Amino acid sequence: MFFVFPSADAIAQHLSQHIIDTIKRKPNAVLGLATGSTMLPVYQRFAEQVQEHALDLSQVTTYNLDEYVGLAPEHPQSYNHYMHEHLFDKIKLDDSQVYLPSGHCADIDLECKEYSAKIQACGGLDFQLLGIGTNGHIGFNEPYTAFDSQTHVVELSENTRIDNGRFFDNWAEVPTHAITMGIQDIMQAKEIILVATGAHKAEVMANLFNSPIDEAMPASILKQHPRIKIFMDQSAASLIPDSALNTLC
Ligand SMILES: N[C@@H]1[C@@H](O)[C@H](O)[C@@H](COP(=O)(O)O)O[C@@H]1O
Repeated sequence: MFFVFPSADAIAQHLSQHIIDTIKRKPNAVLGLATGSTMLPVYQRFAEQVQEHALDLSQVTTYNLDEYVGLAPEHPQSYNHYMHEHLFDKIKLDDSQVYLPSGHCADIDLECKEYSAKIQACGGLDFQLLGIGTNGHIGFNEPYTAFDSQTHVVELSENTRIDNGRFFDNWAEVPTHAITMGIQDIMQAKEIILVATGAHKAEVMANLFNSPIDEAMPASILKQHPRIKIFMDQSAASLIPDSALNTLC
């Protein structure tokens, strides 16, 4: 379940190839996508490979995990903006193929209900890409989120606001709430890969490794998934015993 790679670039290379193989096997694949700085090298490599191989993405659909509440899609720190800048525009995915939950709509409760329903209506996620917060959150499912949750609005923890605040000009601008796929939505994906890179993720990865399945550590539920892989670079894996680490390259 736990895999260590020589570098973040090696993870990006492997993961990008894995996503390409998934699409070649199933051209109408439904992909669950994540944001955060961890994903930047992954999306960069994937976009390069799509271009190199002229991969046909016309039947692919994507669903993002989460979005800040209160930020318009064109706000430079919205996840909608991030996805267009770092992936969708580069690989020319049409707006009709990509879904993000909206944190900027008239009826957010309805948006929550419809987002989970839409994922199920299209047959569920074939693959879900995940990062992890330093408190163990996945998507924006903060500690003590119910494991059977579907898309919902969350109040962000102070820890998460501090972690993500680096992208905003000042503290007052850091959103207090977000809309996120629930843990049940994530767990229903047919395959999941979680990625963690950098020394600042070493502690949470050791906590995840040692944690029982417990809502205090949201990512711990992934240990129950039949097809979960956790990819780390050497820094993120540094507090996990070598004997528990597998390699793929
Ligand atoms: N909601 C996102 C998560 O989906 C992401 O996994 C996490 C880690 O981000 P980073 O990759 O920048 O460490 O950040 C945000 O909180």
